Amino acid sequence: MQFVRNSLLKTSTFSATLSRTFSTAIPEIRIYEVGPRDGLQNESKFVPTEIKTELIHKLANAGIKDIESASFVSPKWVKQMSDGSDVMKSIKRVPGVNYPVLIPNLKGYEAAKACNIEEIAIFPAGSEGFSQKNLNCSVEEGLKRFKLVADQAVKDGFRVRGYVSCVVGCPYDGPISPKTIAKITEDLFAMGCYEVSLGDTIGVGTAGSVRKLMREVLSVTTPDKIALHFHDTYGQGLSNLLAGLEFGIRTVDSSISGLGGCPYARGASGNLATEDLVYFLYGLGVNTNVDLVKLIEAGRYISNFLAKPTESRVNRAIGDRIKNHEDIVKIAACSP
Ligand SMILES: CC(C)(COP(=O)([O-])OP(=O)([O-])OC[C@H]1O[C@@H](n2cnc3c(N)ncnc32)[C@H](O)[C@@H]1OP(=O)([O-])[O-])[C@@H](O)C(=O)NCCC(=O)NCCSC(=O)C[C@@](C)(O)CC(=O)[O-]
Repeated sequence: MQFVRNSLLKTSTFSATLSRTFSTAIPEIRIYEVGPRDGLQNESKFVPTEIKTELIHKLANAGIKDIESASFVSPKWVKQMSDGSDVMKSIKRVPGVNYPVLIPNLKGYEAAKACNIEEIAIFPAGSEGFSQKNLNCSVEEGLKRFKLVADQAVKDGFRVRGYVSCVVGCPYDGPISPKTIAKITEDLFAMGCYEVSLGDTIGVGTAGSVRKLMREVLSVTTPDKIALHFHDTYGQGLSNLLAGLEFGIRTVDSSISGLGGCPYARGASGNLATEDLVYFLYGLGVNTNVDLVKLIEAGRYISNFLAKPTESRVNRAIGDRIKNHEDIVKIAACSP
């Protein structure tokens, strides 16, 4: 990787800016994969447990270290995720890989606890409209419920991650104030979350709105505790991410093949595709330790099963042409 870093640092003003921002060495970025959960929850055709499990295995085999694998929400609300227990019990765990699950309430928490979990994620909304549609309660009531879950999980020794959804805009309430999001972020840290992921659930954010959000949120916490979760509805995922990286954010959520969307967020499309993210990071000389060829294969596996084209531009562009990971890295970095 050193030759990639060197050539980038010499030739690119863009990288020079990032290098200044990162001050010393270009750091690693933590990729938090949400495909098996956020990606699949929106699929209308039920995906069998063994396909979900195999996808998780392929992602781990590609080098992804954080894979959100299931949710324990009400099956009356999201039937696709109703086999969360079976998924968690079927995974052949790879040492060093984290398999968090999404939890809406104590009932879901108790079910997840029986499945050898280490980390849970709770997910209050940043807007009243979305909270009502997604959780059937107000933002305040949602925070109270999630506090009960977080208190118990912390007591039981699990890591707790927080999400805030609709951090830029809500499909029901319109634009959301960054101050509101900063306040909910603070609430989540007060509950014991080790990290808060800011979700642009309907993908309306731009580099400009992300900068405003970062300024506000980073007045209540530090960049190492924030993750960014962009849906790519308006094609702004990577530029939004770059805006976040400039503020020192080092954890990024993405979804294999660009799958995703929330059944309760009108107009939400898939997340930033993991293949596109990894290619982008290699282009910046940022080490991800992810094998892009294996990742592309994982994306094709799930797209083929769903019988739909991949949403990842990189997956589409590279396809079967290139079999060697280092060759893709060279293309990303424009090196001979
Ligand atoms: C929160 C509730 C449960 C409230 O839903 P409710 O209907 O108000 O809850 P309830 O307590 O009245 O329960 C209704 C029924 O569901 C059962 N139930 C209740 N809870 C559970 C559970 N955990 N596991 C299994 N069953 C459960 C409960 O037992 C009952 O069954 P019945 O008595 O009628 O037979 C519901 O609204 C819900 O499940 N919402 C989740 C919706 C969801 O999964 N959305 C997608 C994830 S969020 C997202 O994608 C955004 C994010 C995080 O990715 C960030 C971003 O993209 O920006």
